[in-house]
Amino acid sequence: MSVHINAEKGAIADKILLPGDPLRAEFIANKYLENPVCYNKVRGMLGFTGMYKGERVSVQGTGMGLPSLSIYANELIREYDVKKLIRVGSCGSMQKDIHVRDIILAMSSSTNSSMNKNRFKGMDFAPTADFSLFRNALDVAKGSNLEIKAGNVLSSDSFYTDDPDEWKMWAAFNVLAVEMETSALYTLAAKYGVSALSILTVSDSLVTWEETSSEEREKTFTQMMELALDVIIKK
Ligand SMILES: O=P(O)(O)O[C@H]1O[C@H](CO)[C@@H](O)[C@H]1O
Ligand SMILES: O=c1cc[nH]c(=O)[nH]1
Repeated sequence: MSVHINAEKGAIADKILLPGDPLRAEFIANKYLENPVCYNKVRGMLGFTGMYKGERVSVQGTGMGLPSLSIYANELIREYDVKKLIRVGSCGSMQKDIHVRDIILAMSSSTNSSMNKNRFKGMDFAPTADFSLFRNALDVAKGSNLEIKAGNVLSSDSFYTDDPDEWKMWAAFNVLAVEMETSALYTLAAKYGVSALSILTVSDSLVTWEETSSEEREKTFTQMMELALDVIIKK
């Protein structure tokens, strides 16, 4: 048991999918896992373990933002020996050629968060995807004829910003999209020597203002979910 996850040791697989939304975790478990067992309900942050194509896989909600993701990633890695973590998140596109429902692999993450500024005493660390997971994602996507984008994403501390044009500064440097967790996930994976990748579906566009509903963000990003499941079990 850890402070935020009341699962027994061994109840969580060493491969895990991490949506921010705990109801997306429940949806993934019920739709894709055989015999899913709910191992966590603390704070409503649902976690499940089951079988996917013969492999034991877990899926755990992380909540929103770097601090919340960091709590779950720390406990999953340090207390439950999780080795492969794939975030399955939503994001807002910053580029006109990246559309709602496109899938993005986050190769790296920029951030406006102070977490790594504090950790690295004001110096810059470059949070980066695990190469094997990234390569496996490219292979699986190619095998399924799934078109994906890849590049730098912004992990923001704020969903609502005071300056409505702030994103344009990042967009001008070819940052593809904004979300709120990847920088922390990649940093903790590097620290603990485990593998992490963020796969994101574009839920809305900062360019066109097109957007999806909360229910669509919970239940309809199935291409991303299937890609992540096939990547996490790939040898
Ligand atoms: O859909 P999830 O995985 O929660 O990801 C995105 O959605 C939330 C904001 O609506 C933030 O957590 C952001 O990173
Ligand atoms: O953090 C996020 C997630 C989805 N869409 C956004 O605009 N921001």
